Amino acid sequence: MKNYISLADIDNLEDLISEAIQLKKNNNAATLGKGKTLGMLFFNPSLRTRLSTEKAGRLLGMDVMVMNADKDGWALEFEDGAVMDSNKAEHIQEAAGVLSQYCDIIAVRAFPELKDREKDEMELVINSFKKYATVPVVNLESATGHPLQALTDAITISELKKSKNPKVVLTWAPHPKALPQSVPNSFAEFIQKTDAELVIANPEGYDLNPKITGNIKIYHNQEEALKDADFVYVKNWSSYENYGNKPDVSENWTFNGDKLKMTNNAKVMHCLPVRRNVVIADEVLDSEHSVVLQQANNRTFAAQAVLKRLLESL
Ligand SMILES: NCCC[C@H](NC(=O)CCC(=O)O)C(=O)O
Ligand SMILES: NC(=O)OP(=O)(O)O
Repeated sequence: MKNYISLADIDNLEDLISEAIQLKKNNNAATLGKGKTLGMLFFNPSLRTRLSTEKAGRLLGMDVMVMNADKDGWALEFEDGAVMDSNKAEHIQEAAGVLSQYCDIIAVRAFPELKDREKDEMELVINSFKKYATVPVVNLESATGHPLQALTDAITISELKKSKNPKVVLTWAPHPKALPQSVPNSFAEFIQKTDAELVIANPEGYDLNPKITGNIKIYHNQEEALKDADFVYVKNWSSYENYGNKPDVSENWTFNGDKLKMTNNAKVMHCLPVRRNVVIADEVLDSEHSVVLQQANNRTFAAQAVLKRLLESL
């Protein structure tokens, strides 16, 4: 594996899932990462991604450096040929070149601005790191994807499924803020690659990028979609069509106990952080149906499997 920026960087998803499950069962102190440094740059907040990826690096014997790049670093210019006479002090060309000398793997989190769809879809931050770094680059959630989360979610479904082809429902839920489409995008991409039967439920106006959802059945009626669900993945996202906005929704899409009753005794998933009683009701999060903590735990092993593959191909 040369980079971990999107699903396209994975040769065989099933093998990577198995590797992560194996690492979870038998986590012997590894020497593969000894003398190697992982550098992580965060342009946005994080709890799980930051700590689970750091833990994964350490479990592989790596040294880990973390920087809140938005607060502590120089403001970066990403445009080639820019005349840098305003507030941006450093060009990505130097920044990535310097970091490549300090680090053997560079990992970056950079959310979308949700203002200009074309600009977000260019993935300027992560792609500029890829362009100018001379070491592998890992996506810790970018403008359009969160592939470490999606790998984790595929691992969790693989651990918990009771049949070969479980029904998985990705459902939209309300949120006070306009959030990225990164998590549902990657979830849809990854789960489509597995044996699960994936459907999506979201209000009108909230359909995800059709290039990503492809042939997945999209319901605008949540109750209809939830029928026979073995897994329900709850997540808010802002509109793709009316880009970055939050068109009004009249029905109640909060995932609560009544909605849970419509499923096949489903396991309930969320990437976290979750707004209790807005996205998912307490009665669901506090029930045995919720697997959100198991998901968060699996972040470590997903990251470890990915870092291991990258170290192996250095
Ligand atoms: N990394 C997991 C989710 C990150 C982000 N959520 C958030 O920003 C929630 C913030 C809040 O609830 O205020 C998202 O949806 O992509
Ligand atoms: N799920 C997830 O990526 O969490 P953080 O935003 O806390 O890293």
